[in-house]
Amino acid sequence: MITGTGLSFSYTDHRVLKNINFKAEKGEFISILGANGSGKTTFFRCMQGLLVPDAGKILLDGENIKKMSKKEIAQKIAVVPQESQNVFDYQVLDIILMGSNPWLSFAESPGAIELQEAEAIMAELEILDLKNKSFNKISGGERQLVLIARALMQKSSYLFLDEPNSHLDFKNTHLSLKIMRDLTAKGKTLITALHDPNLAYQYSDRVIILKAGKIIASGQVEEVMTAQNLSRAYEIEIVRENSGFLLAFQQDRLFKQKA
Ligand SMILES: Nc1ncnc2c1ncn2[C@@H]1O[C@H](COP(=O)(O)OP(=O)(O)OP(=O)(O)O)[C@@H](O)[C@H]1O
Repeated sequence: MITGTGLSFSYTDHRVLKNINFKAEKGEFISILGANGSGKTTFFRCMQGLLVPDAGKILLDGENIKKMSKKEIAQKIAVVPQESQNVFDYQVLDIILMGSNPWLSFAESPGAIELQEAEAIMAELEILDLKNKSFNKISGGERQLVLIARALMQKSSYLFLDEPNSHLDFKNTHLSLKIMRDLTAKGKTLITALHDPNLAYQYSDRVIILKAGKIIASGQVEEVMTAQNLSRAYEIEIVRENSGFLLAFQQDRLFKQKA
């Protein structure tokens, strides 16, 4: 279990997270929703031990994250960041193999077993053809799939994915979220920031809605994902149709087209 209790965080004088309480149990799929700038990435960085909150405590499997080494954290938490460009021109395969680093001793390199695992993950994500390409010379969506592959390679119990589908097409969005969903059945805990409420609705067990650094709703998908909560979070009228959530003006347009 990973918990954050009473978390607050400020960038200099800008208070971004305000008294956040969070808990994720083994095998849960939790989505964090919120408007741009509401604090999702900052919250993720705190939970991964990359930013130190001004107040509050984070426990990772009962241990205070502040007292854990980077390697210990990386054995438990894998991250798919929002954006990634590498200064060095690594091959895709090398990037994916980096996921095994937390499990290797100093100066040890990934071997045949890791190579086999990396290839199996690439096959599952249908990116085997990218294996020998330069990470900096593939598309944004392909890069995102490679980072998902690296996170899977890390074999951690917790996966934090910050808008993992922001560059992905329709098929790859669902392919990767289905793989994530299947991982929860194997006991992994998934925490994603998503911009599409309909994806959160479809794939998550629980949803947390952030607004200006505060949790305004948290709980099971059905109870939290209401048109009212989403309208409040995004400050625009959202309606629920049979097919999912829509902006109210979209509903007008669809209606006119049908008439
Ligand atoms: N390094 C930084 N220094 C100062 N302020 C920052 C920094 N990073 C983010 N912020 C500010 O903190 C607030 C929260 O940003 P954050 O990236 O956590 O939001 P978010 O919900 O992930 O947004 P988005 O959906 O646009 O990715 C924003 O007002 C942002 O401008």
